[in-house]
Amino acid sequence: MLSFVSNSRILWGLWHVLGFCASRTSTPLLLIAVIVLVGVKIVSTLKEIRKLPPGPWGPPVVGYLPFLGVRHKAFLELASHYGSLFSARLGNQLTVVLSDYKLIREAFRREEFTGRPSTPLMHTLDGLGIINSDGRLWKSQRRFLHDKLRGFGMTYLGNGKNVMELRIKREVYDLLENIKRTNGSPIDVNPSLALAVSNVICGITMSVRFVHGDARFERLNHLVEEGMRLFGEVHYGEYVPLYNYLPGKAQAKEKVAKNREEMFHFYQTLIDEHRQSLDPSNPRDLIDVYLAEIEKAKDEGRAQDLFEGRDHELQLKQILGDLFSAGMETIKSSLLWMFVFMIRNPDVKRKVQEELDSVVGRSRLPSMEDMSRLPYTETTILETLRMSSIVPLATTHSPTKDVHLQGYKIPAGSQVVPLINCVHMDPNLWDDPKTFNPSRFIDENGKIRRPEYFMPFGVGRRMCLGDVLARMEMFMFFSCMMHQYDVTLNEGDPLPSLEGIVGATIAPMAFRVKFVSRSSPAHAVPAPLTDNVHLRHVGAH
Ligand code: HEM
Repeated sequence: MLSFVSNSRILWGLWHVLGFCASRTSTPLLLIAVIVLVGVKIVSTLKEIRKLPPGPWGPPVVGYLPFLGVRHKAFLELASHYGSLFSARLGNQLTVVLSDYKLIREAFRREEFTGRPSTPLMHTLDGLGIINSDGRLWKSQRRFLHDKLRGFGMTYLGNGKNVMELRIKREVYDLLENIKRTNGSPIDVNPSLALAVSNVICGITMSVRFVHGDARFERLNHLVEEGMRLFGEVHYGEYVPLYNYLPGKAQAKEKVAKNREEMFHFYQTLIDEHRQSLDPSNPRDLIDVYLAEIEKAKDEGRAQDLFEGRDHELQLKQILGDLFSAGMETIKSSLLWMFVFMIRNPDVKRKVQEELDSVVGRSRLPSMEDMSRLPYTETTILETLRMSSIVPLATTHSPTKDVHLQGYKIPAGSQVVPLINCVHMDPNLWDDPKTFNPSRFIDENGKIRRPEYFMPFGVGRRMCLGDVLARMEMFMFFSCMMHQYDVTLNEGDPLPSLEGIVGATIAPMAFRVKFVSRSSPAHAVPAPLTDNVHLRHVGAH
């Protein structure tokens, strides 16, 4: 069988013959040579295509891109047609979609699948940070962050988890206070959740805590949201680079870069402030940890090697941006979905509240220690993650070299995505998957079971770095809100839709609900915590 390389050699040889003939013979011979050349090229291309997973065809240049629509839904449909491993050319990128959970696990535990694709947006981000980096930088940063974030309490073990619980509790109590002020009138809870959840991640990373109506918080949020919208606008350019030259697209790309600059300016101010009061032996947050690491590398004469020779502060700023965007939107969307499902499934809501009342009682709020004794509450969160699959395609992986899966070739540089929404709604894996049923996660002994085909945080080497924090936050926010309030629909309003909005995550469409107090005045929400967690209020001045 001819390889691609040997085919190229034949083409090269033919080209020379062609030149020779053209100079000596007549036009028909030239024509024959051209036809042979084209024929060889077509055969070699078809041979290469036959090695790829099956999939739909599309016209040259754009491929299947114009027929795609909403990606995770379109992929679901294509998977039902082409099977659990298919490929589609989208513009100049080959996309490979995996929808069998065993296959996803098999692929993503392999080192070769830890790469990121090379696209125009990736170039804007310059391969920095944690989400978009790969190779040695990613490996060292992942290890570093894993270790340091555990130190800040992103762990179920030891004293660390108490520090994290305290941090989360502070935001939960503040949120409950904010909701109390609504006096049970219908609200869009999205902005209050955004503030509370942002404060958790910004506290860990930068010791920053925003207050309500904070202009800098609103600006930061605006930049993230606009970034997502603009990303949607220039998305086609990721596949068809010429698209970026259409009217308006170049400006949108420029705006993405400008917004990033503005966010980086915000982070730079905080980094400069931190540097002035840095005590390397007593880091207050992630900025301190990074600054201490940079200082240490300088002292040891290995500053040039640190972060694989990349600009130290740029890397730190991208890390702050990555953790803010990964740690905020995901938790907020998941909590919003929980309320959507509670409104749509009042029986489940009642059971959660009964469990909370019988295990926690009415005289105090739930805490992390209660988690293991609240299986129904916990599995309601799991069932929400299953049904909403808020990150249905995870983050795009890209093989660092040609690999083979199920006998098919997955070329280096192609885009590989797991179809998590397909796994989570597979009727061969889940009984009646469209029904919201938390009990499916409870075994016959009343213990929680997480089947290996439940993968909201992805799997393998690039699995979510914040899953422990996410589970703590979701449990604390959800259990405390359900304990204190009955979430109900305003009379006459339609049920919140199950149709999600596709952005950074799949978020529910905006909805308004009432949070009606369940507590008697004697069991009012405790006053906000005074704790020893170092935090600085931003924007209130
Ligand atoms: C309900 C909440 C969350 C969900 C459902 C979620 C889901 C995911 C998924 C599916 C991935 C991609 C995995 C892959 O590509 O194979 C991911 C990556 C990531 N997540 Fe989360 N996540 C959540 C919360 C968080 C939080 C709170 C943080 C912040 C600490 C975080 C930080 C990250 C990071 C840094 C990555 C990239 C890891 C890497 O590239 O090596 N996530 N997450």
